[in-house]
Amino acid sequence: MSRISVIGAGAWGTALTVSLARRTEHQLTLWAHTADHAKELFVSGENKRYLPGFVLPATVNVTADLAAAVEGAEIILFATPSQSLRPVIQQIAPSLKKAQVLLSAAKGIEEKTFLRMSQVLCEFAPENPIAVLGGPSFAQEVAAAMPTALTVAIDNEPLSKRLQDDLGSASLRVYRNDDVPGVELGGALKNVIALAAGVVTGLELGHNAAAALITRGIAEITRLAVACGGRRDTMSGLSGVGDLVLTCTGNLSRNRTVGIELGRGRKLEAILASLNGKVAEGVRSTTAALGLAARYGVEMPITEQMNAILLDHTSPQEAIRELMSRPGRTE
Ligand SMILES: NC(=O)C1=CN([C@@H]2O[C@H](COP(=O)(O)OP(=O)(O)OC[C@H]3O[C@@H](n4cnc5c(N)ncnc54)[C@H](OP(=O)(O)O)[C@@H]3O)[C@@H](O)[C@H]2O)C=CC1
Ligand SMILES: O=C(CO)COP(=O)(O)O
Repeated sequence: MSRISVIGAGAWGTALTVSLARRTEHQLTLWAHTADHAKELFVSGENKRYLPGFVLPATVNVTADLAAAVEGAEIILFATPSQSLRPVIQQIAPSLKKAQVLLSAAKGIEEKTFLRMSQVLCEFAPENPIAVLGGPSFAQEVAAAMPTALTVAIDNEPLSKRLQDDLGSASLRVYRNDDVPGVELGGALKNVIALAAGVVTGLELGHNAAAALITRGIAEITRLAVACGGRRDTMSGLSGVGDLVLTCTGNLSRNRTVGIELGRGRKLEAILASLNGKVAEGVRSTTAALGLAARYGVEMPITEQMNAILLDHTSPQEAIRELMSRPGRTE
């Protein structure tokens, strides 16, 4: 049995809570960003805004009080959008106990600092164990108990085994890894490539183009992850190729959806407005990924073109022409 607090009641935090509740021995708390949302979750027993159609078990303690949510928790699972993690951990940090395990399930890179989420957590809680969760996992399918495999990464074997055991269930198989930067960057950077895969689909460029994009996408993700201390083999695992393929091809992906609409010629602002508060992490992680790439001297042509499209510096058609006319090179 573990006392687990999930911080963030978007689709992912809610799905993970529903999944964890299948292990009836856990004591679970779900923190929602606003009091209104916490009340709505409590009264209806369902997350109508972000994950409709699934029952949030009555045994889950729902709150909008951050201090109360983390008090006594053995594992604090962060499922807020990446750009919101800093104010949240900043608020929690003074009351943290050193033994509390911090587990980040967010997939993004912080704007301006170019930090990974585990690095943001470490800035405020340097003495706490910090783990990350990755792998191909649409919230709706996890909530529906459809078979899913995830990767938990932490450089501490006993804790890694504990997290593997605590998170797993009959429908959720959890693998262990000690490559924190690799797992994190796989999750964050695939969102950028998923935007680009959406653009290819929106432009109706065909299956060859999509396959080329995914393959060259993993090549550039791997270059940056390795430069940042990640391992090449992690990038061929669940949190690398696995999540990339899911997000570049799956209709449930918000990032891919945004890309499709950009490819069809819609403006970013209008597309984001129609997401109704749902996050497409790639939109804000693309520039950060490029900043990180510049810091390490890594070439990321797809990310570069995606950034130019997002900033409206180029059209989707022109970006594809740029990628196709790059100087010849070996694979
Ligand atoms: N959805 C998925 O399938 C998966 C998502 N992830 C990752 O999980 C993270 C969360 O995404 P997801 O659950 O999908 O989010 P959603 O798009 O479902 O919802 C966004 C959430 O962010 C909250 N929010 C908005 N502003 C703030 C803020 N300033 N502080 C704290 N919370 C805020 C919203 O709360 P409110 O409306 O009350 O303001 C809402 O709960 C992302 O990094 C995503 O990449 C990872 C794997 C799968
Ligand atoms: O990370 C995800 C699946 O693993 C969810 O992807 P989107 O954020 O693009 O919906």
